[in-house]
Amino acid sequence: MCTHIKYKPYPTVKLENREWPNNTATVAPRWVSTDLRDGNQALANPMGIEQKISYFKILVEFGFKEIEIAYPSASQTEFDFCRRLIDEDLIPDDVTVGILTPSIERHIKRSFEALQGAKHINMHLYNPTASNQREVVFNRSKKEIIDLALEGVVIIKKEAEKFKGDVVFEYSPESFSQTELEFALEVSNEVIKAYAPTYKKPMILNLPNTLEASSPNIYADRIEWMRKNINNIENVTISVHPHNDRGCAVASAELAVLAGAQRVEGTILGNGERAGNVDLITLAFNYYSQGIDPRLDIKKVDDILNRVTAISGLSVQERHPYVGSMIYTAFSGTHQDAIKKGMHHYKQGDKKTWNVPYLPIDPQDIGRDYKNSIRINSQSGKGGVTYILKEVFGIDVPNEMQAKLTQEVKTISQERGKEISNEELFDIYKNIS
Ligand SMILES: CC(=O)SCCNC(=O)CCNC(=O)[C@H](O)C(C)(C)COP(=O)(O)OP(=O)(O)OC[C@H]1O[C@@H](n2cnc3c(N)ncnc32)[C@H](O)[C@@H]1OP(=O)(O)O
Ligand SMILES: CC(C)C(=O)C(=O)O
Repeated sequence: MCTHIKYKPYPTVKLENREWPNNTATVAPRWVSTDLRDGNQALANPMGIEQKISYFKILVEFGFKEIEIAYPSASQTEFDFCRRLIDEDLIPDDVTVGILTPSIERHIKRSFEALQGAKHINMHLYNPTASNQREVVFNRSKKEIIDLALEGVVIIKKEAEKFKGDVVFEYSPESFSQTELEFALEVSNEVIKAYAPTYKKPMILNLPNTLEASSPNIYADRIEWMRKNINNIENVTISVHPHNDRGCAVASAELAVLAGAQRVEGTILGNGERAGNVDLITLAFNYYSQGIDPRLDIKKVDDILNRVTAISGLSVQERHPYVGSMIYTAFSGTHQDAIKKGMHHYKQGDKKTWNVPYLPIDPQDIGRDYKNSIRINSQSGKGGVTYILKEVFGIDVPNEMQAKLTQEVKTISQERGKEISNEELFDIYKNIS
């Protein structure tokens, strides 16, 4: 049964003088949390107002400066939540709150109403542009799809003039990932022409990987191609909104940044529709582990995640990069031996550069200790066994005893089919010494 033949390969991009593979990241992009919109719309039981307020406070504490708070025209809860944040003065002056709106007049007006009184807002207009959306969902021609976007721009410009606070305009050709590049460019350039961004009034062009269907290198090609072809680029910030349908959202985001994206929209732990949005925790740590300021208070990450998961009901998978409970733990002997030697070397040195094998970052950076970096079972060797006895109990196991002790530990663990706790290890050592 050849069911794969109903799928078509993703088109590649003819990109002359491709630049992004030669670029290197030196700063982290601007982060935008869409937890309260994308993340919320993916929960079976969307958050209520009190939960959203707590979540918003956590995002602020973690260091987000741009937070998409709602789709306020979609429900009374979303609208009332916006009002609570503003009426109760819960938005710090250096935080911009954003909303998402379709290109429908009543929705745009309602969205402005939801944000009246806020100091800095981001009005995010979207309309789908891919052929399956144009032809099947909207039944409109390309010209009519452009007109739909432009109708939204005109209304937003008018409403923005009356608005008391700062308004940043963001446009997403939604389903950009399935849109022919030439058409995505045409829509985007029409929107840019209509909004006419300037140095003082810049705009954001967000190019979402709405349904991730290509490998990250192709997404990067598409971003670089758009960056090189859009008009008035000096006054347009390129943003990306990667989804994770192929499990590559983090890679897509990083390569898109190399290709010129300055801003990344995503969620904590990648919550979002289907396989989720890009996980901003992993992304931030990826920059951090390259010596780049992650622009989020990552020292607090465990506390932040405890509070976030209590609200969303999601959990942190134990192998989640950087923050899972098993990330700084090795069971296998040769890894343990290398960690033991690497830790010794690190402690003896100036401690300025982290270079311990198998540990992606120093666990202490996020408040974890070294005790769990080695755990003992039948896969462990003498390096791990002697490390625990030394670190936890201060015991230097004599060389001549190490092989026998390790063999005993392996046998017991094998027979029980279980890990050996530190206390059990101590008892085994006592029994044979
Ligand atoms: C990729 C993303 O995450 S985009 C964000 C998606 N988020 C949401 O949809 C959450 C909030 N949405 C809602 O509460 C509702 O869908 C509403 C209030 C926006 C609209 O509700 P309804 O009027 O009941 O329509 P419905 O939900 O079926 O949406 C489809 C209609 O919206 C239109 N539409 C969809 N997107 C847009 C858009 N960006 N601009 C203009 N019209 C749009 C469709 O063409 C369709 O119109 P039709 O009824 O004339 O065929
Ligand atoms: C509205 C856009 C940015 C979106 O959420 C998506 O394309 O996934």
